[in-house]
Amino acid sequence: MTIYFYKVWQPYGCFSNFSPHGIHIQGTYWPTVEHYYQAQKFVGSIDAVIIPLIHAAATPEEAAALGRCSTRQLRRDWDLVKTEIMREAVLKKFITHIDIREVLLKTGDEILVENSPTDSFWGCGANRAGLNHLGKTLMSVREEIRNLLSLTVTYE
Ligand SMILES: Nc1c(N[C@@H]2O[C@H](COP(=O)(O)O)[C@@H](O)[C@H]2O)[nH]c(=O)[nH]c1=O
Repeated sequence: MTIYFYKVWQPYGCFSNFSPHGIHIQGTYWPTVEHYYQAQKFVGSIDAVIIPLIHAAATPEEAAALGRCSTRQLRRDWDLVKTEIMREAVLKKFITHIDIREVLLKTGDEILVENSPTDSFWGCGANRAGLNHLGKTLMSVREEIRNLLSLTVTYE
């Protein structure tokens, strides 16, 4: 059965990038995956001054609003790198936090879908036919963690 998730307070809310699970990446702590993802949009761009503001945002909603500001210039390679950046952050999140890693692993081989009515790239969009890249990322991370855990057991 397909598992739909979206808002943090709904079922499987820990799969949302807005969930309060911090990550350390390259020596910096980010309060949520969303903070990290939004900040990466500006690495190397003339608007990189916004990165510390996104980092310090009080909520992921605020971080997203800063990152979505249409008058700022995104890094030129953003469309090429964004899915890999997201994957790195989501993998880090589920490696760091054991409780939600268990929730992810317990979904087995179910299809995971970000049920965003407004986003047909990361989510499935209003018609549920969108690309669902966040769901695909989570399924790929689930597989990678499963493989990592089976290696650990084998060599223990
Ligand atoms: N969960 C969730 C959202 N979805 C998230 O928004 C991000 C995409 O942002 P952008 O690339 O700037 O359009 C990505 O992390 C996606 O999972 N958006 C929201 O406004 N509220 C929410 O609760």
